Amino acid sequence: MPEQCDPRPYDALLLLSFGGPEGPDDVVPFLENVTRGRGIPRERLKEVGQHYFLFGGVSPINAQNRELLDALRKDFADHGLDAPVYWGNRNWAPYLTDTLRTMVTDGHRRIAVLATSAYASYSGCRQYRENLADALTTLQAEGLDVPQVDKLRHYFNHPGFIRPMVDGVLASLAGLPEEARAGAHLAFTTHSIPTAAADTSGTPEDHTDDGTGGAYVAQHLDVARVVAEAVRDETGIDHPWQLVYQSRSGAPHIPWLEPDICDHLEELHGAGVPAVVMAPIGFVSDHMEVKYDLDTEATAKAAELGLPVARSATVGADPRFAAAVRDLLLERAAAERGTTPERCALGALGASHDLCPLGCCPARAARPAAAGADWTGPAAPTPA
Ligand SMILES: CC1=C(CCC(=O)O)c2cc3nc(cc4[nH]c(cc5[nH]c(cc1n2)c(C)c5CCC(=O)O)c(CCC(=O)O)c4C)C(CCC(=O)O)=C3C
Ligand SMILES: [Fe+2]
Repeated sequence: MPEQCDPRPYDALLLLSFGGPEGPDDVVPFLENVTRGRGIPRERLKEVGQHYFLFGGVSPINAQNRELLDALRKDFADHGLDAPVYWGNRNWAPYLTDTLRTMVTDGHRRIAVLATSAYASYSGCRQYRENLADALTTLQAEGLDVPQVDKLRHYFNHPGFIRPMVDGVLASLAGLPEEARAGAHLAFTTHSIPTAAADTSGTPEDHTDDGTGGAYVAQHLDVARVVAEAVRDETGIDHPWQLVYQSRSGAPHIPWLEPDICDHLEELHGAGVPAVVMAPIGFVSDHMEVKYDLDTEATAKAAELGLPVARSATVGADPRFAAAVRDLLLERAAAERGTTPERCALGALGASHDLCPLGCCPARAARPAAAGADWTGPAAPTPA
């Protein structure tokens, strides 16, 4: 087997995602799963439930993950990479614990995990690690031989994640009215999170204490800049850009990252900007946060203002993203075998760490989290 296609020590890949409802009856129990113990106001939950009901109670996220699974399996098969790909979710079927149980009974002992979340933050990283810890603990209690699970590094700056987004922005620009195109602004969007969570995102060295947003904001700013520069190189036009936020939740008195995309559109319109491309760089697929918060709410806001907007595509099941996942798996496998792999990363930040160090993206209330330096539960990583 050629060196670049050797997945050892890994024997399988787990695609770990958020999950979403697949019909009207799923919506409320899904929202209960997502928000258990999180202090989300009832009003907000009712409102978000309506977003799902507007789409027949079906989140697009599961179909998108099935497509990504197909793309990964095809990419692995085409490249002679012998590692089966499984799929499990945090908040809806197929549930992570059930998938991991299947993986164990299928004989897998060393599992690489790809989360459908590209950036550092409690919500995008440690929360997934906490769910892995819970699942491993459950399987151990069932008397199963618990596998070692390793989470693949953050891929926000991997070219296979960035290049499809550059193409998406170029396509959106091309679709704007011609007279508005040259003056269009790029609004890069991501999920708002509490400023306190943003400031403590990433490793302790990344943390900030002044609301500037830690690794979460720094990583998004770096991606936004790389995408904007690539678009400029392609079009010859230096479109002004800004990182803005969407999908704010939580209680109103708790500060979250701002400005919101809708306020931003209003401000740009007031300043005479002729058009805006909304580029959801914070997300891996066109799931509900994209379909509702951008395609429905922000697009209606823009129509009300008379501001032409276009929303650019997320990576979804793009074959370049599937190839990036293969690259991340092989890179980590090589590192685990003790060699020094080449690590693809665009921008100024470099490749992210393999193993989350102590104090990375802390939770408000500490809970066990697997696949990191602080995991001491079943099948904890052997210290290097
Ligand atoms: C950073 C981040 C990502 C990106 C990283 C990643 O992808 O993981 C993300 C993704 C997603 N968020 C999603 C859905 C929801 N998120 C919620 C609530 C929250 N998200 C938060 C953050 C994030 N969320 C936070 C800080 C909360 C507050 C509650 C808490 O502290 O946990 C709520 C509760 C209702 C509400 O308040 O909005 C829902 C329904 C879906 C599925 C969409 C679909 O169904 O297609 C996806 C992919
Ligand atoms: Fe969310």
